[in-house]
Amino acid sequence: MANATRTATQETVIHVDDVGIRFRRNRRGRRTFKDLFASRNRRSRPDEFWALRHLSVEVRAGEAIGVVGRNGQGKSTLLKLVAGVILPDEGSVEVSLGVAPLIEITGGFVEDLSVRDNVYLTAGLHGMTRPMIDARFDDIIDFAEIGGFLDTPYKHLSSGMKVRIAFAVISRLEEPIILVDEVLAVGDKAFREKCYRRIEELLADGRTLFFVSHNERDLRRFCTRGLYLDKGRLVLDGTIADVLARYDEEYGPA
Ligand SMILES: Nc1ncnc2c1ncn2[C@@H]1O[C@H](COP(=O)(O)OP(=O)(O)OP(=O)(O)O)[C@@H](O)[C@H]1O
Repeated sequence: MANATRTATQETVIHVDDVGIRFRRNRRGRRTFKDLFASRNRRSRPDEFWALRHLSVEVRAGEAIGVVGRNGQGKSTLLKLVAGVILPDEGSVEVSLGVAPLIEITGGFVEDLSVRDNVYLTAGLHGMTRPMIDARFDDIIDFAEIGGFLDTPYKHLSSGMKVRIAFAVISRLEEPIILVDEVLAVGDKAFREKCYRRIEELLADGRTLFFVSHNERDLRRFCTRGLYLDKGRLVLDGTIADVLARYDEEYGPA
């Protein structure tokens, strides 16, 4: 309740306005020369589809939002739009504060660089100075528990190790908005619990969270608000309890 009172007075930090994003099913489905001269409607190719359409959401600072839906319904795509990794084909996305995204296992890390160089690169790209990173470096590595692999190329880490270091860095950034996709599921149980405690600390610190998960318990643990996506549409924007109830009703428990 205290959280709801707090967020009600906070400024809006993410505006998603009537957004649509279109993908191609077939990468090789190129346009033909004839298509270029076809009418505008004809130009919508048969192998294209809307991964998201007519989606509008406003998010206030400090909200913790769980994104729910079956596989392939646009959850990760929504996070990528907020992260600015992809741009919408229709509508607009405005994000007024910095974003720390953990939306792919690699966390945006560079495969051929060492773990150490990746930590400096990623934190640097998010505005941290070298002395700031130096001060947090040991903490980041301790959290990830991969001290023996500092000079190993990132590509040689196991999937779980990649997620450990990516989360350790992303969660140490000072960006006010945090995006966490299902990647944490790759980590082992003990590490996941450690990550979840860190997420709770970040929320207590007033950060804004977008959390994609298929785990109902995790969604209830962090999120107050839910977005239910189905067939690329926002079917319900409500409390996490209402969203999960609707999802359960339609497709069984998350
Ligand atoms: N870069 C891309 N090019 C083509 N199609 C894409 C691209 N990214 C996503 N898609 C498609 O868009 C749809 C939505 O994908 P998205 O990853 O957002 O789903 P999701 O709800 O996160 O699914 P999951 O629960 O399986 O992670 C899917 O049909 C997917 O195949």
